[in-house]
Amino acid sequence: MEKLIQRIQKANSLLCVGLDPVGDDAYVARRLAEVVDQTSEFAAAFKPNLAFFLSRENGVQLLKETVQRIPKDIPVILDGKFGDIASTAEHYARFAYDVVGADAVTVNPYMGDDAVRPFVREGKMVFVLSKTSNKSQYSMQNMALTRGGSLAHGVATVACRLDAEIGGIGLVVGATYPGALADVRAICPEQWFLVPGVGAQGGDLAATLRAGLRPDGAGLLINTSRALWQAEDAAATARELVAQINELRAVEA
Ligand SMILES: O=c1ccn([C@@H]2O[C@H](COP(=O)(O)O)[C@@H](O)[C@H]2O)c(=O)[nH]1
Repeated sequence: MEKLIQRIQKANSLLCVGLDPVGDDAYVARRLAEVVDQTSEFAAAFKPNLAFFLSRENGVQLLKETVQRIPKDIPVILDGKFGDIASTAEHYARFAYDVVGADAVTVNPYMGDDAVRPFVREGKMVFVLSKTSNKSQYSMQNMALTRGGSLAHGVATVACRLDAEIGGIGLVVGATYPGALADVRAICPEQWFLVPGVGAQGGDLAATLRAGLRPDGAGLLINTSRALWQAEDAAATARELVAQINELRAVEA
């Protein structure tokens, strides 16, 4: 969390650069290096998505090399959406932190808090999926709880309770449902949200910031992946996004 806050202040950015590499091996190696080098100046964090690396023959090695290329003061969130019983989750945590060198992970909390706790370590952060950006999340995450609210709300309640107990817990909340983002912010007023869905998924940046920014103008990491991977000029696209975000932050403050 400290590393994240320092980086956000230094870069004056809430942009999380997503790394979802596609293409043949030679292209991917070259493009990953380009995107990392060109966007580092603007990045509050990087988010490599594990699936895009594991689908390649040399995926783990490529992921490690990519993480090593990222400047050390920029947090790396490994988007693995891990979720298993504690004894297994412990191995995922070792992979993410000790093998890959990530600073944070995403975790699917469906199996309960023992799926989350093994990822909590000094200096590391865990982003728990609460309200995801995809359309069909509705069928699960909008389920009504007997005590009131939806499953997504229940997860948010548990996540911020866990954060109060052990620290280092943030939430994943998509940019595609700003109303739902506002609801989760009402439940978790202080926590950090990792927010995917701006760019290729069409999330509305202004509505997202309005719904999710904390009064201090922070608390959100706005992720975009394909929009940067496919950009002709990744640096210009990242610079422009940061400028837009900061303009809206100034309005909301
Ligand atoms: O709710 C979620 C959780 C994770 N993701 C991931 O974020 C990126 C989004 O990529 P774009 O190209 O910017 O759409 C990708 O890695 C997803 O797996 C998400 O989209 N929604």
